[in-house]
Amino acid sequence: ALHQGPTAEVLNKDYDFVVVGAGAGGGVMASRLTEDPLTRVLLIEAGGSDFENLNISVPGRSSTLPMSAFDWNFTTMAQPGLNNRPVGYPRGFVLGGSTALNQMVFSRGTKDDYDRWANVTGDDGWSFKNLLPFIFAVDRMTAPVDHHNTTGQFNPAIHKNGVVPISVEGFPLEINSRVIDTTRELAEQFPFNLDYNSGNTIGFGWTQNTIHDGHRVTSASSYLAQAINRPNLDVVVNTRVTKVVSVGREQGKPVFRGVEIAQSADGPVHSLKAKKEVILSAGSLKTPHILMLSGIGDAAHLTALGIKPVVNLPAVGQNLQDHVFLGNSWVANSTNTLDDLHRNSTLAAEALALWKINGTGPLGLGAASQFGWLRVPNATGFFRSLGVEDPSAGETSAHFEQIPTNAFVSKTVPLPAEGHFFSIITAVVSPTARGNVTLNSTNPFDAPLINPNLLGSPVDVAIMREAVKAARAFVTAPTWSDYIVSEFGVFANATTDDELEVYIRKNSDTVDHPVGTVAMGQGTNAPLDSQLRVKGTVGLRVVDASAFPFIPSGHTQGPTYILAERAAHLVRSSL
Ligand SMILES: Cc1cc2nc3c(=O)[nH]c(=O)nc-3n(C[C@H](O)[C@H](O)[C@H](O)COP(=O)(O)OP(=O)(O)OC[C@H]3O[C@@H](n4cnc5c(N)ncnc54)[C@H](O)[C@@H]3O)c2cc1C
Repeated sequence: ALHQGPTAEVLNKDYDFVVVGAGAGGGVMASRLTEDPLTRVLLIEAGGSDFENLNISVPGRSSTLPMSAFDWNFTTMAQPGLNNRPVGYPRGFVLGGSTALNQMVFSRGTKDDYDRWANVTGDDGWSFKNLLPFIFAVDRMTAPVDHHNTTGQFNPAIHKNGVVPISVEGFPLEINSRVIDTTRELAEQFPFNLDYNSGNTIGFGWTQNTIHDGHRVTSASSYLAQAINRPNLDVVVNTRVTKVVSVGREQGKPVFRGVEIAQSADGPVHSLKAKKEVILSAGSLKTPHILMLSGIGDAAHLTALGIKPVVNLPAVGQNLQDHVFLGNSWVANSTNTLDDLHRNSTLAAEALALWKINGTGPLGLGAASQFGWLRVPNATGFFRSLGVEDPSAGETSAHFEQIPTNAFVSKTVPLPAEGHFFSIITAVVSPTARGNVTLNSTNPFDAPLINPNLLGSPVDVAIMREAVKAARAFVTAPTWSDYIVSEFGVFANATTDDELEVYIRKNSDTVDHPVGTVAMGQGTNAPLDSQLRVKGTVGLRVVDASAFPFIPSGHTQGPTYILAERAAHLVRSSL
């Protein structure tokens, strides 16, 4: 049942598992663990339960969500790689977590991404081949809302009957055929890829989105919805876990089967226990925050803040990895772009009215209809010349991503008052920079210090430069000759490598994919073992994007769902 706060019923019940956070990881755990009617689960979510709010459900309104009541409203520290600019760092604060806030792109990650996880953890269960049952358990391909013929837009053979309905975009855009033409006209540089969810992302193809019948799909509307009425699941919202607490010792280790919860900094604090495990799924920023507040982290850092270290795990909060975002725009010879939808309230109201009838029209669209994933040419030599080994996981993993969009896109320059635009978002997806999350204070209601270290390495700037050059090459295909008018704004003046670096540092931002802050692996650099248990503790596991040892070269909600599917299997097998 759903509880709007910590009711007497919840405080007095016995639970086998307490799951902290109802995002991608927590939604899967609560749902899969309660499939066994004898397993009692409490899921605690800091945000509210309004996951069917119009701004969440309408894919085309996703830009209203960052810095809204559904967002934790974090800001990063000044980013040296971005000329010391801090950037907004949205994270979902509602049932569904960041799956309720994200841009809905669904990508699984590549064979090499997962095989690298298997390698660094020494656990073959994380290899792509062995994860396949869990990969297939996540998504289910459904018809796009306009029911167009999708032949040639994905490979039906590699999508099974998973929990999360996905679809290709259901509203045709003028640029779509030109993008596909480009894969023929410049096939060598921009090959067509029928289905980037095959384990090999390289090439251009049609995006698959967590959109069903024109509505956003979240972990709340998929995994949780199928479990919420089970008598063995309670979900408490508007309630934060402020720390995990040790309730005794086993095998010489502290047993973290307790949590403290509160609804405000000065409100009452309640304690709860799990009979079997506490599972942290609070996401890459809050999971390390909770651990450190609980005395689990770098002993010196904790002591400096007056927190008594219980388990010295110096890597908690370290290894933060993220993808870097840059919007590059051209003036388009068209009046049929999506720009006016963001300028003209009458058009927006008409589009909303259309969406409300049956989810169709431009507001049923996610971020992009097509995209591509590419490797830097001659990667080995390119990276050696920069003094590093190729940072990608292997040949199936890209160094950068390109997202063609038929509108103006920038996180630093506002939408111009007039004009029509074509953009290619370029993103560094195999970054070398590493950041961290540290404590700002001992108050659990204060945000931690967040440093994703975006473009914190010259290698990542070099990858972004290659991505921008490739974007320029993309529009030289003959199909664009009557469509592209000119490069827009400062982009047009960035031609030499030095000018490009200035342009990149001034305009880059985050793709909102922080991961890796409580990574699994071997040795002292990894706080989790390969079964996602916090080392040096009993009864405490982490199941969210914090656990990734390396960031996948695709978007991160798919890999979080996949990781959680295997985690649920590991937990159930251990009972
Ligand atoms: C703006 C944006 C766009 C994105 N675009 C995409 C995209 O297009 N495709 C893609 O694949 N990925 C995208 N992502 C990333 C993706 O959504 C995340 O990687 C994924 O949701 C991570 O899952 P998680 O379980 O680790 O954390 P989350 O989904 O963030 O869930 C964590 C949950 O824990 C709760 N919580 C935190 N602290 C506490 C506490 N102390 N007590 C109780 N509850 C707590 C939070 O409120 C939240 O509900 C985007 C993310 C954002 C923010």
